[in-house]
Amino acid sequence: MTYDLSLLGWTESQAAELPHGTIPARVARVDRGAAEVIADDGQHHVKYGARVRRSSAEDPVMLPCVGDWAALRWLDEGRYELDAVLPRRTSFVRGGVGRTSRGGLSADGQGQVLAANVDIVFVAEPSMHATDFADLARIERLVALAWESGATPVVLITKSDLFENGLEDLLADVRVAAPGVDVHAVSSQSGEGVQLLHGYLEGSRTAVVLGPSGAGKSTLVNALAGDGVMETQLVRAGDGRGRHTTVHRELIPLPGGGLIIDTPGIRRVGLFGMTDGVDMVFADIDALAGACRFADCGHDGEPGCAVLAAVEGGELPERRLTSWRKLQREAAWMASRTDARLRKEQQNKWKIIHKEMRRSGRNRP
Ligand SMILES: Nc1nc2c(ncn2[C@@H]2O[C@H](COP(=O)(O)OP(=O)(O)OP(=O)(O)O)[C@@H](O)[C@H]2O)c(=O)[nH]1
Ligand SMILES: [Zn+2]
Repeated sequence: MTYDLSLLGWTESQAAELPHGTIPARVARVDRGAAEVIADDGQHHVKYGARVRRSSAEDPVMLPCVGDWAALRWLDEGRYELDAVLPRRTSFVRGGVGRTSRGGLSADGQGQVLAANVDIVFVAEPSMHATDFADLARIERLVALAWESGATPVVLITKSDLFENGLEDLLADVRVAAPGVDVHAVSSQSGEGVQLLHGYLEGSRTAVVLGPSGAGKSTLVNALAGDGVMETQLVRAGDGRGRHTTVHRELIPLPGGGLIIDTPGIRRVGLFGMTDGVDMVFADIDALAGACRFADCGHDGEPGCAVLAAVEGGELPERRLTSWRKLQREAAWMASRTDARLRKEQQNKWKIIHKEMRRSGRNRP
């Protein structure tokens, strides 16, 4: 079976990044020490070569992840190995996750890439959730995360069929919460807005869908993916019938073109190094802050604060300032954790150096 790599998002401009003697393949799924990849000659299960093992032992961020473009090298023993990960255009990094584990960071505190080369982040927020309406603060947080990854966010107010009146008002509020971001109402049930999403994936772009449990993410992905015809889309030649593979892919080609990455990890992304993203989501507050009397104004009662003035004047919803404060605190907290880790690493390095100095001192004749 042969595949047309351009349908997986490959562009010839990336060819220059391939090490000599390797072929490109996209990572559809990873398992410990090995990956499922799709190359133009088919799907392969490949182990990591020495170069990848070495660099990822130093920094887990270098581990292959779903969405990566990899360079495959053919070995004499008759199989490919994953020789290198090509530079990523965008990446979702989590700080070793686990809001559950050790208060936000994993034991080693190092980052892990959850998905790479994502172009579009659909932020799904239900128009109605149980008895509640869309949660603007959650949208802000996920939009910040999307910007931080390098991808372009698009906000989807899902289950729009549940909303009878006032959907336009809700969308207007959401547009204020996500300045510069496209906002659409969609319903997998009625089909409203679903076709429109294909437009974002033109040119074989890659998307993820983020959002709370129950937002309708899986239903939407299914609506976009149709009924399993995607496999045939990639077939360029061969017998055309193809064999069905049982491997569950986390990189899903859509029949209308484009791809969706859907993994358990990407559904639980946390905040990690999010300061730039927060600034972009709160571009309005950032702009107002330029007029505050003090350059480091915390917009917390300082004299001459333009942000508080805008809240009082009704130009800036107070909720937005509260949301900004919360995300600032979280981002600062994450940053301080990262700093603490760096300090600890430095200390450990010095400990080793001192130990070696002592040892060499002792061995001196
Ligand atoms: N009314 C309505 N219900 C929907 C729509 N889309 C999904 N649902 C329902 O909402 C529920 C949750 O949908 P899922 O697609 O499983 O939500 P999810 O975001 O994938 O949830 P997790 O898998 O928990 O992350 C299901 O009962 C769906 O049938 C919609 O457009 N309109
Ligand atoms: Zn201020």
